[in-house]
Amino acid sequence: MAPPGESAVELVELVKRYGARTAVDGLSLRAGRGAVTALLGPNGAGKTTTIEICEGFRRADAGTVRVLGLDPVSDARALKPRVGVMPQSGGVPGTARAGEFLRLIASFHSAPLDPAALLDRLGLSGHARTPYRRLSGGQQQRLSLAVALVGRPELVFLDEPTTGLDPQARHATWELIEELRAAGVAVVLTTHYMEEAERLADHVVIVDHGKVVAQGGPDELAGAERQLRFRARPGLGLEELLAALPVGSAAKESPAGHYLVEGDVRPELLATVTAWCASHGVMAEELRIERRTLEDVFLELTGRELRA
Ligand SMILES: Nc1ncnc2c1ncn2[C@@H]1O[C@H](COP(=O)(O)OP(=O)(O)OP(=O)(O)O)[C@@H](O)[C@H]1O
Repeated sequence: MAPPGESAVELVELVKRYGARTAVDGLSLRAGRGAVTALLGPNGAGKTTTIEICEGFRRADAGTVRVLGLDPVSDARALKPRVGVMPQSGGVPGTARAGEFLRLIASFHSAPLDPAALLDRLGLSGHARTPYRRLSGGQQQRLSLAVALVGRPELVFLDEPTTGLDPQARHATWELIEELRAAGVAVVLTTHYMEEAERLADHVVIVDHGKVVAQGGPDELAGAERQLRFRARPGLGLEELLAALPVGSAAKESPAGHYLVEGDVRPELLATVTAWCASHGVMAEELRIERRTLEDVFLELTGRELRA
């Protein structure tokens, strides 16, 4: 499904190689204004490379890139004041004091946000005089986010904005991102937190091996399928349970004592499972019917093996 809104970013058949390695392999996507687009993918899938091409930090080997209708390399000067960038790490000199640096970046923009208010919003007021390298990892992340936002950009690229943040800072970041969307800003972010994508994203793009393997709204990707889960003593005879269920159902125990039944989850199936449990003296605890999550879909599409 196409993402909502007018395009802020359009990539068509993007290719990027590092020597013999193809990091981005014919990737096409669109990110809308006033929408949050989340790029998901295993380590090394090509997300950062794609974002860095959009930011004009790298050149694509093939394909087309339009950012706010412009070319990120040849139109870099025109784009700079309109686009906010939060890199995966760094972006701020180690000796720069948080408050001074944010005021300096604000001074490059015609109608910036108030740097002091932004620092306060991100819980950094008490660290305004602290050099960047002395900030904790999470505080450095928050300052990078402030730097990306202080110029009131039309489009922001946030590479793993909440990695390593404590729950308070993560929630504060989510609220800021939601406000940006409401103000019509296009937000393109990467994340490894599926619940973050589920909560924030209007459009999710799952990337693997440099290609888009699925895209759509989070609910749309998760689909309408339901699954039934319960806990009980380990080692139940699942073949026997399966025989009682409609053809096409699946049942598995993973990990021990945690049961999952998939298939056409209707009232009849629920009744069959509970009747089977009753006839076997099994107390099905925490029995619940759930939709598949984005994490289920992600693992199905990209597999469970670790990435190099
Ligand atoms: N400067 C570089 N030189 C050579 N190879 C690179 C370079 N940058 C990235 N790569 C390789 O390109 C591939 C894609 O990397 P990229 O950083 O875009 O992935 P990613 O999806 O952002 O991963 P992660 O989730 O770990 O941040 C990886 O195999 C990586 O090793």
